[in-house]
Amino acid sequence: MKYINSENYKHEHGDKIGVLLVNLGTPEAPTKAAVKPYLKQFLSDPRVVEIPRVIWYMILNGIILPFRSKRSAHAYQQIWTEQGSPLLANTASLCGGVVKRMAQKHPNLVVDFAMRYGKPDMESKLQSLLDKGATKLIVLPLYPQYSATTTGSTFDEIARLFSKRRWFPELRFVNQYHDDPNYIEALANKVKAHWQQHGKAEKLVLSFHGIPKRFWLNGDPYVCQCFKTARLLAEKLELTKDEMLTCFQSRFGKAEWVQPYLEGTLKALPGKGVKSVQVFSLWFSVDCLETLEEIAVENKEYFEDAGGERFQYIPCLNDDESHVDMIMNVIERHASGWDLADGQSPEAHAEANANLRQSVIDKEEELSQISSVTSV
Ligand SMILES: C=CC1=C(C)c2cc3[nH]c(cc4nc(cc5[nH]c(cc1n2)c(C)c5CCC(=O)O)C(CCC(=O)O)=C4C)c(C)c3C=C
Ligand SMILES: [Fe+2]
Ligand SMILES: [Fe+2]
Repeated sequence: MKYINSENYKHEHGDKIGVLLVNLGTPEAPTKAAVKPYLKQFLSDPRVVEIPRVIWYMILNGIILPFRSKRSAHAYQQIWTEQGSPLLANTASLCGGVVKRMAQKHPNLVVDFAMRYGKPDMESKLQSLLDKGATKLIVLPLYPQYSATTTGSTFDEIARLFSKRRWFPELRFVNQYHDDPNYIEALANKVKAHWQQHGKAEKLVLSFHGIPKRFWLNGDPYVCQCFKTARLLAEKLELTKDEMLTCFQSRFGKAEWVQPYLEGTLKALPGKGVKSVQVFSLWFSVDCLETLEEIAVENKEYFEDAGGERFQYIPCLNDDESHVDMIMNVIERHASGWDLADGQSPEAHAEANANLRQSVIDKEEELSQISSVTSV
């Protein structure tokens, strides 16, 4: 069979709005055996690595996976929690906040989350939203800045999943929210709350996940959107140019990535007389390996080893109320023109249709009686 059919298909269907929050994904355990398939799926994505497939698969399987899986597993062990991977636990908690608030405000919306790589996967969560009666779908990748490597890849997967189905829901896809005033406000609140507790450092270092420089030069808007987010935040916080820096982290492989690198910057700052920094990881919705281990452990060490005296990490927005508010607002905006308040369950819809059918039958009988009377 070519297409996935709708099982127990009924013409009467619900008209719920499904919302799928999509995040990157993470391994199921902090072990080499669990990290390897995760890295394999992630790094096999042609949106993430653009090297010709045959050459890349030889490098990936022969060199990267055996070595990187071990190294990454060790890094994951440093940050693993009782709830599992921080990325998964924090995403679940953020989604829980949205679900709770949506249930009170817009009962016609059904919200869930999925991961682009690993579990819970997008296919099963899409099916689950359809089973709940969603005929419209908002996909919200949890990346404020668009990149082909992240947002683009999420779209590819949605398109692949839809291409397998006979009937797919009406789609709205959130491309980015890097300059959304509510996002900037939430970021500013986070920094201000940190300052209230700890005071200011000499520099606020805004850190973004990097991408290969070639992707930027080939038209990926990610870097421009990062700089715009940084500028809007600096304006909101009334920071001067001397008080902040924008850097890119998490370089992977030998090619040049977008600069300045966070690592090099933190190693150089103490030599230039800067002894205290606050590093804010504003590129991602929730804390994960790349913030909790790479910034808060690894990069802290680089700074202190180079003579830095005070290193503070400002966490991601995670499940902060202002983050939930912001996500709710993005969803409401993208649901514009759709019925947010008054959707029917599949059962109510079926009953309404049955009533309608009965009234049509009644009408037909009435008409046939009239016509038999008039024809007499
Ligand atoms: C070529 C490789 C990579 C590109 C391009 C890339 C872009 C990119 N990644 C994120 C967000 C995250 N990446 C995370 C982990 C991670 N990223 C890469 C490689 C590339 N990322 C690897 C190999 C890994 C795995 C960990 C490691 O071995 O270092 C994570 C954290 C996942 C977790 O489980 O916590 C996030 C989040 C963005 C936003 C991005 C482009 C803009
Ligand atoms: Fe990393
Ligand atoms: Fe990454």
